[in-house]
Amino acid sequence: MTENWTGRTVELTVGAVAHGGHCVARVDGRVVFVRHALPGERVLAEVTEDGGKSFCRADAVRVLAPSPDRVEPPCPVAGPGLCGGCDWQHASGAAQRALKASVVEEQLRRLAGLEWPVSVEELPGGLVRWRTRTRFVAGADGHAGLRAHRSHRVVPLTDCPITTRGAVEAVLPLPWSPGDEIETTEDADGAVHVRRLPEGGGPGEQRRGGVARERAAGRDWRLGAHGFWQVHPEAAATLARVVGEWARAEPGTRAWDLYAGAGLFAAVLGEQVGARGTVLAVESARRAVADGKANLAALRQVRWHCAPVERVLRDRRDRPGVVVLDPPRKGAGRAVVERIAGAGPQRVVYVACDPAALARDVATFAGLGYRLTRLRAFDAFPMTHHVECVALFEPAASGH
Ligand SMILES: C[S@@+](CC[C@H](N)C(=O)[O-])C[C@H]1O[C@@H](n2cnc3c(N)ncnc32)[C@H](O)[C@@H]1O
Repeated sequence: MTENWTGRTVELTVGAVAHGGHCVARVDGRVVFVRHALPGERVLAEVTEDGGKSFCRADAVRVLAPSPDRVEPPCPVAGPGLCGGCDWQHASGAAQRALKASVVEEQLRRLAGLEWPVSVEELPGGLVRWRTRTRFVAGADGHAGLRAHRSHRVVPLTDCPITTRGAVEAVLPLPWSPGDEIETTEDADGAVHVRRLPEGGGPGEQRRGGVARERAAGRDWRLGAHGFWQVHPEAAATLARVVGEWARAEPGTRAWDLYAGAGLFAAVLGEQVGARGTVLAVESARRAVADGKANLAALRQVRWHCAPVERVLRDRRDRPGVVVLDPPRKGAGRAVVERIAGAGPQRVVYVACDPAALARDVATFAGLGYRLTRLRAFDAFPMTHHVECVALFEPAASGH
């Protein structure tokens, strides 16, 4: 039996960053995933979880030899045992992007066997006050707060520097009930929408919900304030631009937009295929489909299917020229990738918020004759380890 290390303080040298944002270190033959540290640093770390022989988790509690990339975190509740949301705010912006790039590269190498140099591009707007959609939670005393890392404990909110000021100000003074989940959205017009979800889910209560207005892909959108939309104000327009450039759906052809949300990419594809083409937009959330139908009513070539992608693709025999997909964090998975490759598109544009899921799907596409031909990565989530990628796949035989 190995000794349980929980609560023990160890001195270690921090190694490379891993998927999930932790840095990897080795102590006495055991792997330790360290938070609040940067590669190359010498730190004292407190073990927060002993996962048995295979690994431990630890928080750096004292930095003995800091990295030149280390900066003072702007958040009043950053640090071990506190809010777990912004795990990289102790790194400069350039260092955060370099760390994200190395994670994407490592996942592609490990899971898809690809050596692919990645650079992560900055979006306009800086490192703070960018987040337009945030979920807070009320503590036992009724104050709004944020959840501590891997815990139900609530860290009381004094500020959340990544969230828009309007959303923080809307949440701070309200008297909440303990356990309330509070969702905020600040839209492109600066209107702040707040929704309270009773503990344990339920239908929720609109405090000041309603319609959010956004602008992307050359149009104005009216959306349910708490449905899916990119949380960085520049992300939707940036992703729509890259998707459009790479999709290049030809007039009069057929395209698929899978995991379509309210139809951000269906709008782009609809413009490209024109009135004589067809875009199949597949989305399982009813509210998103209703928003999509309303926003894209003038694009009659966009046909909506409100159902899981897996189910819709099982019965399809059509052959789209272009497929765009933007799955949730777990990726598309083998069955969906097989259906897409089996439909024989000339181009597949894949928008991904998880590099490991993307890399697994890259490997599946490769086995089915579709190779990765382009990849861009964006820092759509500054201060956190998250990164948004757009990948282009083309048939291996297409000679690129
Ligand atoms: C990352 S969002 C992308 C939305 C949209 N492309 C956009 O950029 O606004 C993923 C979407 O997939 C939907 N979704 C999740 N699982 C699904 C499934 N199995 N079938 C269809 N849609 C699904 C979610 O409701 C969500 O709207």
